[in-house]
Amino acid sequence: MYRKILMRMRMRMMNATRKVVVGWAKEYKRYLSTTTTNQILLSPPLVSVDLPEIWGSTSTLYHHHPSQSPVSHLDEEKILNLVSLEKDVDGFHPINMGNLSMRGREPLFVPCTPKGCLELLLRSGVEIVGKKAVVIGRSNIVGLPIALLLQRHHATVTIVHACTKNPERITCEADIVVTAAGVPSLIRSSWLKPGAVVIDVGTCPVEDPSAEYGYRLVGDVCYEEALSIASAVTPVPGGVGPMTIAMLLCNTLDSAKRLYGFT
Ligand SMILES: NC(=O)C1=CN([C@@H]2O[C@H](COP(=O)(O)OP(=O)(O)OC[C@H]3O[C@@H](n4cnc5c(N)ncnc54)[C@H](OP(=O)(O)O)[C@@H]3O)[C@@H](O)[C@H]2O)C=CC1
Ligand SMILES: Nc1nc(=O)c2c([nH]1)NC[C@@H]1CN(c3ccc(C(=O)N[C@@H](CCC(=O)O)C(=O)O)cc3)C=[N+]21
Repeated sequence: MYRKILMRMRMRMMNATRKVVVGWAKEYKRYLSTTTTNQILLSPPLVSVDLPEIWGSTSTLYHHHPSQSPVSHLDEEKILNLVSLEKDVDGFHPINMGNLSMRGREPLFVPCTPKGCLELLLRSGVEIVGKKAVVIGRSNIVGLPIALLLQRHHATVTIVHACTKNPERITCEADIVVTAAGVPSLIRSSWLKPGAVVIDVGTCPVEDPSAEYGYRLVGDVCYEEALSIASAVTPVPGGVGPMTIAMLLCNTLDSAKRLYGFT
């Protein structure tokens, strides 16, 4: 019986993870190349389209509607509004974001990278309640939802962004630092309080002729420096990135379970 249910789930998940790729951002190819979903679920087909209108004709087929951000040449707001709320596995739909930000409301999906960061903190036994958290970056897909999530877990949250005066002084008071600025080596040891927990979301390609593809990925944090002062630091690569992919799978599974009544 259990095997039968698993088989049915798997068949449905194969449909569920078909992706409509709108545009071809360089980063997305990278994201897809690291998406284990495809390997686990027998390489579901990809459809590359340039017009959001396609959504109308395919929306009943797909149970997973990620729209790679940024959608450089298209109207991102229009696209996000077209994503069905129940299939918004990225959690970027304004209603899901709105529910994430409101007290007493529950979003259907929490954005994958922020959810992965929180999972890292919770599973590592990091106390969040009453702690000072600083989030560096305020983008819709990373900084803002991470700040909202940390606040939901009762941290006292400060958001630092490109216009913040003296960000170092603010960050060095934090028990938890989550950085998503996309600026290599922004966070030096002087930015950190001794014992702080540091989650590095930044993923920046820097030229490196000795690397296989001519570049390597680095985070926002000077890793070696941070290690000498922080109590925990996530590496790049091998930290938040793989957690994002795991959370995408998790949201997709939740979406399919909810749609087919497997609760
Ligand atoms: N590992 C993963 O799963 C993921 C990694 N990423 C990586 O995270 C990073 C951020 O991504 P994303 O949020 O999409 O990027 P955005 O460019 O949309 O946002 C960057 C944010 O950082 C702020 N910022 C930029 N420079 C500074 C600075 N010097 N000091 C303080 N704040 C600064 C910006 O401020 P302002 O708003 O004022 O401009 C902005 O809010 C990138 O490296 C990206 O590749 C992103 C998604 C997932
Ligand atoms: N709608 C939408 N959803 C996203 O989740 C989304 C997006 N748009 N736009 C771009 C960013 C970027 N992003 C990454 C996910 C995984 C890795 C990842 O797994 N990185 C590996 C590195 C892999 C390698 O070496 O190439 C690591 O950090 O270990 C990186 C980046 C998701 N994003």
